[in-house]
Amino acid sequence: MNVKSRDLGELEELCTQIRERIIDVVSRNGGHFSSTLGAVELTVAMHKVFDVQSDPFIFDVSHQCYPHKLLTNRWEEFETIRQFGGLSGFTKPKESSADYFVAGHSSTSISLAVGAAKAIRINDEQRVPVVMIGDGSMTAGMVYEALNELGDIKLPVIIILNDNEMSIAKPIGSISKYLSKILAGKFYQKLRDRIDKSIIQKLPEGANYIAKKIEESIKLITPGVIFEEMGIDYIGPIDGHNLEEIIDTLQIAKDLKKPVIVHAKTVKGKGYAIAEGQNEKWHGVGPFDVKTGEFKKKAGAKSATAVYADALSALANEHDDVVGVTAAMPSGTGIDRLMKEHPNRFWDIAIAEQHAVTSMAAMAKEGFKPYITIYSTFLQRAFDQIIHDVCIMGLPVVFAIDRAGIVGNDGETHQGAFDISYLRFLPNMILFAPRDNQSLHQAIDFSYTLDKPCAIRYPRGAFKELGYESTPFELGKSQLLKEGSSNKLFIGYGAGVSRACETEKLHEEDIAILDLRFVKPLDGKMLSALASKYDKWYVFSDSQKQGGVASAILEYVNEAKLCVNITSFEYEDHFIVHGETSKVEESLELTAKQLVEKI
Ligand SMILES: Cc1ncc(C[n+]2csc(CCOP(=O)(O)OP(=O)(O)O)c2C)c(N)n1
Ligand SMILES: CC(=O)[C@@H](O)[C@H](O)COP(=O)(O)O
Ligand SMILES: [Mg+2]
Repeated sequence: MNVKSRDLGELEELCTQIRERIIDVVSRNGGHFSSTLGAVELTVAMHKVFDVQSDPFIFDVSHQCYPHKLLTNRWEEFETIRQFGGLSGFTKPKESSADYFVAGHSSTSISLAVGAAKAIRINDEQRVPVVMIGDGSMTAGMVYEALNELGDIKLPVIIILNDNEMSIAKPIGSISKYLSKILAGKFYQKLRDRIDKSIIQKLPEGANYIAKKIEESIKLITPGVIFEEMGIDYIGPIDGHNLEEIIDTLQIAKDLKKPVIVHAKTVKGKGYAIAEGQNEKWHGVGPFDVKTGEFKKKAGAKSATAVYADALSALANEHDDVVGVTAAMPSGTGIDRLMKEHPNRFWDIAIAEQHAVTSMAAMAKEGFKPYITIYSTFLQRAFDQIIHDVCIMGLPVVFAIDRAGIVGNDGETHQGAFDISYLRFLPNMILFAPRDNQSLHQAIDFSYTLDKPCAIRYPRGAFKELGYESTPFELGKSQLLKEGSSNKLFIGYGAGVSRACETEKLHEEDIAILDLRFVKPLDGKMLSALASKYDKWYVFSDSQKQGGVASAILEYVNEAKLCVNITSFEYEDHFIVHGETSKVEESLELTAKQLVEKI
């Protein structure tokens, strides 16, 4: 779509059409809704001022990239967004050359821009990286690592700070307070009004920049100080829904040929009144009725997240030393409930997984029992902190790993595939998993008794109830759910147990089923005993095959010199695409019916 040749009126009309398209499609497919609606004018202005064919367009997290997709030859295909086989909900270079990088995890954008800017300088090109980053994403450490270098090397990079005063939930911490509180000051507002009216209107060229220079004399009360002190020019705040103002400002910023932050104030959900403002439930949505705003999906079985929150709440009520954090996912992890019940012991610490782990390590050292509740995919970011600050110290921290396994429509950046592989080889770490709601409660109770680090994983959505009574957890002990008359043994781990049970039901033979429970330490005694009865073992777990559950069993079988044949039904060595979970699992040949055929 040619944005560059359109005039302001046409571009404003285009913004309306983009919003209509997003509202229509997301109301049917679901998706990241309010972030993307709030970024329409900013995105159109980016496309007007910069050249998407050559300038790296870098979207942080990229959940706000829908307008960009619509502007880059994906208007019709947008119909398929987040569906299996359709467009990704995030930027993806394999999908379009207009998408500079894969994104999904936050706060990587400025580092990407710094790298791109260095390459551009070495190659002596005129291209300019342009970043869009939200206020929530400005809370992660990576951003400041990147700004630190950028302010020093001063290469041209334009950073659009899309400030809607929201992360997924309420933004946490001093940075967000800093960005918004100072602006609210009456003196500042008055001064800005005066600058806007009396100066900007009279000075046609570079007006905003000149206004900004005047603002330097009142630097101490503008939110630009922090960036300016880091060596990065700051322009703003501007109205992130006023297309003319954004285009003018971006043009000025671009002409400066320096690193510049353009601070734009936007409204999350802009253009769909029901979602507008600080309204967390419209961040990521399922299908909804456009007229009423009512969500179409009726509440189903209780999610594992909700069961975890029940269990942790009971534990925290009983024990005063139980504390915990979420890293900017309070409702997604169920920690919002704990934050209400125990505001002095549970915190949202913003998008800061590394800080979450290290700060909780210190709390463990101080005698508390921390529960760090983070999605499998986001915990990847704190890998070194898990090793360096928790495992080497052998501290009794509990990692509650939500969204383990396939997460569905978010796709490859968000799949919870790797946690077993990246935690299993760490000395001191204990790994176990519940298979259903009852065992999740028991797992949480058991975790409290451990004096070492441990990690518990559970899936997105609800467990399937299996009809087997769960026995309390004991360190390194599995639970044999049934014996079988064939030579086969199904070994399940976590939600993999229900897949094993479903497969067994469909299979014509009577097959033994073991709930492994602990992938570390393994129940060697049980495995050795079962090897004498069953010699064909099948492993079911929603995890990466490399370094995963079957891999752990193989290591034991080899050491114990057991004579069994092992087949793993874990994920193969590739990244897993997006789409409805059942369709993705079918594509991986992991449905019970497909597994019976394979066996
Ligand atoms: C490392 C990491 N942690 C957590 C998340 C989950 N997450 C996705 S978007 C988001 C909020 C981002 O807020 P902001 O940047 O202000 O964007 P907005 O949605 O407000 O436009 C969070 C916490 C993530 N994507 N990456
Ligand atoms: C963009 C992002 O990282 C989050 O919004 C994520 O999509 C949330 O996932 P859940 O819907 O599983 O909470
Ligand atoms: Mg925000």
